Amino acid sequence: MSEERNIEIKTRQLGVTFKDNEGKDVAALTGVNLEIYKGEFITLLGPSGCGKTTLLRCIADLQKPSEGDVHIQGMTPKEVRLQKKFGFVFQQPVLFDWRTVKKNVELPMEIMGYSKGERSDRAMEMLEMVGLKDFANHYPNQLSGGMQQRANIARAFGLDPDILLMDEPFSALDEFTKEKLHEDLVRIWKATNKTILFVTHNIQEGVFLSDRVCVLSPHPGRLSAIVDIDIERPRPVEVKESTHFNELVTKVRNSFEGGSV
Ligand SMILES: Nc1ncnc2c1ncn2[C@@H]1O[C@H](COP(=O)(O)OP(=O)(O)OP(=O)(O)O)[C@@H](O)[C@H]1O
Repeated sequence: MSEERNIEIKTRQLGVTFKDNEGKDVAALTGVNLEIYKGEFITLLGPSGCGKTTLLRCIADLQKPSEGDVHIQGMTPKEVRLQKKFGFVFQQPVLFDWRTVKKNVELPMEIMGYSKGERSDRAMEMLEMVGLKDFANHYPNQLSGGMQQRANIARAFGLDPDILLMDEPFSALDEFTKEKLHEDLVRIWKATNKTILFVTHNIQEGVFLSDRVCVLSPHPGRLSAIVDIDIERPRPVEVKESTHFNELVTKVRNSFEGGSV
């Protein structure tokens, strides 16, 4: 399957070492070789401290690798970042309280010098996509947590990035809201053809959303398996009750023990 597909992101022998409080080296990530395809929905999954965020940060040019390198569309992460090809969604929506939802979505476009009309049209288009059109003139504190995260997603899509980096975006939300957002995210991903790199420690979430799940194991953080999620799309929520879904969940869970790619 992989041969004919375009590789968008490639890490080679990627490693990151931090210093602990006593000045000793701590390997957060070691020897990560990963190829991510264009238009793929890929999840980094693993227990706390296995290096998921560190790997995401290396790709996003927010963390310099100690070893190895990252190539994205044949460029360095820095070049890609400067070309605004990344969109970010973090666990906590970073919305400014004093700006309306629409003005929050417009912000990156404002910084990039889009004209007033252009950014207004684009913001409304993005808000419609995430189901928040009627809340454009509300302020963030008038929205639920799920709606705030929708606004965050709308903002991340504003500059039409090629790659969306999502670090535990739904982990603070209740199960019902999360389920709805999963559905919407997959719909938006399909409609926009972005590459999504999604971080979570929730196995079901990773299996439900992804084309492939990358399992990271801790101490030191390493890629211990890549599991293909061969469940056809669209995936109704009931798929979570199927035998195959649960087999994949078990397969991912068992991958934490060891094995190498
Ligand atoms: N700036 C830093 N300085 C020192 N150690 C760090 C730093 N950032 C991360 N680490 C360590 O690197 C390891 C990997 O951290 P990372 O945040 O990437 O893990 P994670 O899998 O994303 O965890 P979580 O699910 O808890 O967010 C951890 O042991 C962490 O303590």
